[in-house]
Amino acid sequence: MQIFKKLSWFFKQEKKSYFGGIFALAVIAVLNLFPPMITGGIIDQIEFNELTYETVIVSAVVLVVNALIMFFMRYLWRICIFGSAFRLERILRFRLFEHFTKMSSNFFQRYRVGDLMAHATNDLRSIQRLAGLGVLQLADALITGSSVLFAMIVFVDLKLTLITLIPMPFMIIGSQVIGKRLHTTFTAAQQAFSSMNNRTHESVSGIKVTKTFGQEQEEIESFREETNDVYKKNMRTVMYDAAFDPMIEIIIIACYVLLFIFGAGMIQSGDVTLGNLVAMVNYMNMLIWPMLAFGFLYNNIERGNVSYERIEELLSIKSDIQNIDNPIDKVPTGDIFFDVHSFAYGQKDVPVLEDIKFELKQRQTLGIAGKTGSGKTTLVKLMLREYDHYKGTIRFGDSEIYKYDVDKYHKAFGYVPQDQFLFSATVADNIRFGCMEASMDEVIAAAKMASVHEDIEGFAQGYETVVGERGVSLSGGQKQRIAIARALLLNPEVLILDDSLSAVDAKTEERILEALRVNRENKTTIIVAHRFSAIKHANLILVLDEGKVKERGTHNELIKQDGWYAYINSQQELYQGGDE
Ligand SMILES: Nc1ncnc2c1ncn2[C@@H]1O[C@H](COP(=O)(O)OP(=O)(O)OP(=O)(O)O)[C@@H](O)[C@H]1O
Repeated sequence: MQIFKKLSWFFKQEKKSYFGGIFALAVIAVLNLFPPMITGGIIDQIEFNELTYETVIVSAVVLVVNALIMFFMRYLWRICIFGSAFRLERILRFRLFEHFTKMSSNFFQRYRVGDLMAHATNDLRSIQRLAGLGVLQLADALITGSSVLFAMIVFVDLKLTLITLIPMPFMIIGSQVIGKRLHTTFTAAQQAFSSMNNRTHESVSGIKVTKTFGQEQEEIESFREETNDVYKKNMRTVMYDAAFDPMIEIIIIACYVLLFIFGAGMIQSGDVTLGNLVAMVNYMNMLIWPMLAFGFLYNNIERGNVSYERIEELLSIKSDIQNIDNPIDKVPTGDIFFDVHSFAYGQKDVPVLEDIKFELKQRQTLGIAGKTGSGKTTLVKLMLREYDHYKGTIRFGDSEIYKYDVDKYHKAFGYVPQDQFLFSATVADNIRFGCMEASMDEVIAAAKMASVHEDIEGFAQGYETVVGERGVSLSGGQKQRIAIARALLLNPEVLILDDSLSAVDAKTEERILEALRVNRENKTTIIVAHRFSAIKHANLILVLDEGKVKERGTHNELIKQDGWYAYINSQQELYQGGDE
């Protein structure tokens, strides 16, 4: 029952709706008592030859009116109680989504997409069932149960009622025992479902890789294992689930046995009439639903509890990147000073960046080169404030970066990551993603700067062509350039291209770089590149190696140093020369 306490904030919010629903249930419970009472009365009148025509008519009218009122009340409680439950699901789903959007990279590394999807579907459904069906079962079990009990005692006989209900305490004990087991098995089943969901997501997203590597059979096998695991854990839940109904049925049968044995004796001794016994049988029938509801309620409470705990755990996680008290509420601008002594992703991990120090004046371009895994993207991520736990100082303009309001800080950047993502939307909307109010002229200007305008004009519906998973397939170079156009449209203080020109040919790259030089004269640019032609004109080039600066200087200075940069550059020039 703890879960009802945890959800009390919602019940308070929806008290009118729940009161309306429970009121309707109470009216139904009371009206339900009349038919057995009336039929019991008619049977006694038949037995004693007292039945009149008028009594039959009046009884029939009362029964019909009774049924009509119950019809409207049943309609009312459904709208009220189930309506509230759906509203709870909507509120929690929205909270979850809002929470996800605030989380930092660490969070998404810890929780996989399939897992998060499982929370947003299965868990929310269990909570919704609790707030709808669960409340109905609780209210019904209590209202109908107690009103039927009241009728048994008042309209029939106290002694017979008490004897008939002797098996009841066993139902409470049984429900508790099964409920506890259900909690454990349902938790395991939900976790297995999360894991399988994740597997499905990864398998479908990576289906092209699977096919090209001929790994379909292996994928099918490992998916079979996941589904078997979910199946086994669900079956364990069903095992306990399924025990509820038979347990309650056995108890109901035990009640009937006691009713008939003792009822027959009491008729013979004249303590109750035959009509009383028939009414009692009817009331017992009416008790079946509240008793079952009680069992279902336990079941729903356990499932809702597990799911609510899982959702609460997610919602309680705080983003690693938090605003300080009274953050600087402006978009930073000016020079960048970067002085990181060390940074490691995890507390126990070895540092991936060490002693990186440089200054980048406003309007300058920084080039970052280095072998793969040398820390280039990590450096960019620190600048973007994806991680705050580095040792050292990073300043932007007149302040350290952690002092800025997170949202305002991010507005200073246009970032094109290595693995750009295009949404299932039109090309135009993909480009204006960071600035939805941008005009079509601005979108086209950005596309021209990114040298992708002509490609887009060649698509069947031009800028209105839908791209992404459900749209046309674009080449790697086209995707990169659309992503660059998206960042350029923002005209950001700092543009970061993280190996974003790798899939475009040398001439297109040159055109894009030239457009950047002309259009971003007053702004700062950071280019991470494996192909040095992209950073040749930078004011400063850092060459990273295993997280440290190995070489630094302008292109010409680095060539003169005759180190790794000069060697790779000569290889690249040789390759490009041979290419032409
Ligand atoms: N989220 C992460 N958690 C833990 N380690 C990470 C994470 N991201 C990167 N690393 C590690 O940090 C090191 C630097 O990675 P980084 O992506 O910065 O290299 P890079 O120079 O950009 O490589 P590439 O040129 O291949 O993109 C690598 O050893 C990598 O395995």
